[in-house]
Amino acid sequence: MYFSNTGHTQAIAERIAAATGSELVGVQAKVPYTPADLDWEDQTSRSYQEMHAGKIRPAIEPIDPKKIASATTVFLGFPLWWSAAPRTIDTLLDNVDLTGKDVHPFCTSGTTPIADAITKLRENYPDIRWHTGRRFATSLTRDEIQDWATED
Ligand SMILES: Cc1cc2nc3c(=O)[nH]c(=O)nc-3n(C[C@H](O)[C@H](O)[C@H](O)COP(=O)(O)O)c2cc1C
Repeated sequence: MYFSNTGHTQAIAERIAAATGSELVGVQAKVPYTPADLDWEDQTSRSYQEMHAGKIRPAIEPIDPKKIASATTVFLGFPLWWSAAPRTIDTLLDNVDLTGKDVHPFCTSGTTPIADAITKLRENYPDIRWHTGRRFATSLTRDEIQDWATED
């Protein structure tokens, strides 16, 4: 499962799905993010406002619960926004029950590592069996994916 606006995380998610034989499920915001929404230098932009306010949960398109119910392992991908998972991921985790499932978080980012984002996800969603996450470069190979997907 992945959230992606400019295609980086989607490209990695597609490779993870192919390497692990997983179904690909995209998380779509009900109101898509425009380039202006994604301007991190503009403190009035939608992304800035969402990430710097309190408990904001942007609406997402519904996800068929049947797609998730039978899964025991979920690879959950997102871009880092201000070192964190975007709020759409919180909306997803509030609406789709991943309790007891093995969830492998992954991200893409300019430079920031994933650690702080995972710390927050673990704090906010303690019933999920979080595995070691990973930040991926877009040059990722199939062997690297398979090593990560099976290592813990
Ligand atoms: C609003 C916003 C905030 C971002 N914040 C960070 C950040 O804190 N650290 C970082 O390394 N990259 C940051 N980036 C870069 C994205 O994480 C990076 O471009 C990512 O690969 C985008 O993924 P996508 O193409 O799947 O949407 C930010 C990008 C946006 C749009």
